[in-house]
Amino acid sequence: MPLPSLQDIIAAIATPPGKGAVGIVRVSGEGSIELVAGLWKGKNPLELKLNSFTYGKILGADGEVLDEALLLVFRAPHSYTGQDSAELHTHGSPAVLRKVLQALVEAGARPAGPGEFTLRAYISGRMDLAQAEAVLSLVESESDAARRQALRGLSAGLSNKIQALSEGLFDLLAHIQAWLDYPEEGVEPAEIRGRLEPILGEVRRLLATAPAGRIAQRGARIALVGAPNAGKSSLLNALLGYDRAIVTPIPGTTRDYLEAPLEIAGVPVTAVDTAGVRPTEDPVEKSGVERALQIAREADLILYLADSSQPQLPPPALPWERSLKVATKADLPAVWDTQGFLPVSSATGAGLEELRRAIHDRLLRDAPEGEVWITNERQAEALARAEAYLCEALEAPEDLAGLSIEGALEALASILGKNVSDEVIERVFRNFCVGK
Ligand SMILES: Nc1nc2c(c(=O)[nH]1)N(C=O)[C@@H](CNc1ccc(C(=O)N[C@@H](CCC(=O)O)C(=O)O)cc1)CN2
Ligand SMILES: Nc1nc2c(ncn2[C@@H]2O[C@H](COP(=O)(O)OP(=O)(O)OP(=O)(O)O)[C@@H](O)[C@H]2O)c(=O)[nH]1
Ligand SMILES: [Mg+2]
Repeated sequence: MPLPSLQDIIAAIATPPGKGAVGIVRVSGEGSIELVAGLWKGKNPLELKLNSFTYGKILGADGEVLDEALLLVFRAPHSYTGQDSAELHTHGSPAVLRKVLQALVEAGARPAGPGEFTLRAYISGRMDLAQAEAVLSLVESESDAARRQALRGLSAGLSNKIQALSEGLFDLLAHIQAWLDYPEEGVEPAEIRGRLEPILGEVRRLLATAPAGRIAQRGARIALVGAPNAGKSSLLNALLGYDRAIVTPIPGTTRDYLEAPLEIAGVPVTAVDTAGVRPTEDPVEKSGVERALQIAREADLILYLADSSQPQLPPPALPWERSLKVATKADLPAVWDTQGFLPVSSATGAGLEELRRAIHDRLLRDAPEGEVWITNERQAEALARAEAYLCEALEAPEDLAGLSIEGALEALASILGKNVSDEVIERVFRNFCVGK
């Protein structure tokens, strides 16, 4: 399917469904201001000072007043889409918004598709594809970490980085070409490797931020695992700040798993409290234990809890590289060496802040705070492709390295939306909401 036409005037409700203090209907396209002028009673929109609000009334086709509203007018190219655009700020009632959209459509606008305003901004060259994706990430950001990264992407943080890497590769290509054409004058072949390696290193560092980017955007699953009575449910409650899970002194209290959403140091997290792991013949408890181990295997991070006030049985087999070890009940005297464990007391709250920090640092381990991260699957795939090409270039004989470098350049360019198929573009914008 071809991308939608830029010629039509598109219209959409830009505010979320439901009631609100104010609702916004936006229109964009050549002739959109004239179209709105036909429905506007007040100062002539065509004579308005740019980017200023005016108060007036919106009229339906038969002259009926639909609402009192504010009108905001943008002139091409100084608008979000780069085209003539207008916004009607109405009372935030679904009935008003529907009626205003209907009046605009009756006057000649077409209902916009998902993300079509941002698509226009992309096509008109006001932003590249990575920035458009950052708009989507920003709208969807539910945590502070995600918000910060999306904003960085929107202001071309990632785009500039990709651009810099590409320039390094273009430069290298030119040198290789010079060497092929004038072997006595061009760079030494040995220099190619020396120049490729740092670029490959940069690509790898950026690629390594992808898991953190995904976690900042989508959140992480953290499993609380340990022997019965280790204090898993108590720790869940302490992290939440309210009593979500049942706590008793009887080992085996939690029989099934229990999920609770929370935010840890700016990262959205689903914490999963599980049944205590121990050898058992009880069929109900056995299922609970199996489930606990399954949840641990699938989690982004495991908190392995061990009661520091009680002698411990050997721990179960867990993916320790994805685990943090926690020594619970730190308010009681320890009866074993808790070195390598984070001491925490759910009873007093001691160690909780350190635990939150440790969870945050572990989840975002490969993503330095002040830098850009990869925040979606499409970007990660393209970067992985660039990495593979660069490895290939390092292995190839000098006269063939250029081909692999070109492959890497193409992969990098696709992150910015250069030379990508309409299908790729469509897939990106399909995830947007209507009105964005
Ligand atoms: N009401 C409203 N709020 C909004 C938006 C919007 O479109 N409407 N935005 C988006 O959905 C975001 C703001 N982004 C925007 C980006 C550029 C322009 C714009 O008109 N730029 C022109 C003029 C700039 C200027 O006057 O300095 C330009 O860049 O040329 C508008 C909004 C968030 N809040
Ligand atoms: N002194 C002290 N007691 C604690 C602490 N945390 C938990 N306990 C006690 O330890 C017992 C077990 O706590 P739970 O949180 O139910 O332990 P659990 O790991 O969820 O146990 P199961 O659900 O049976 O696997 C309860 O009596 C808690 O009050 C702590 O930090 N200090
Ligand atoms: Mg429990």
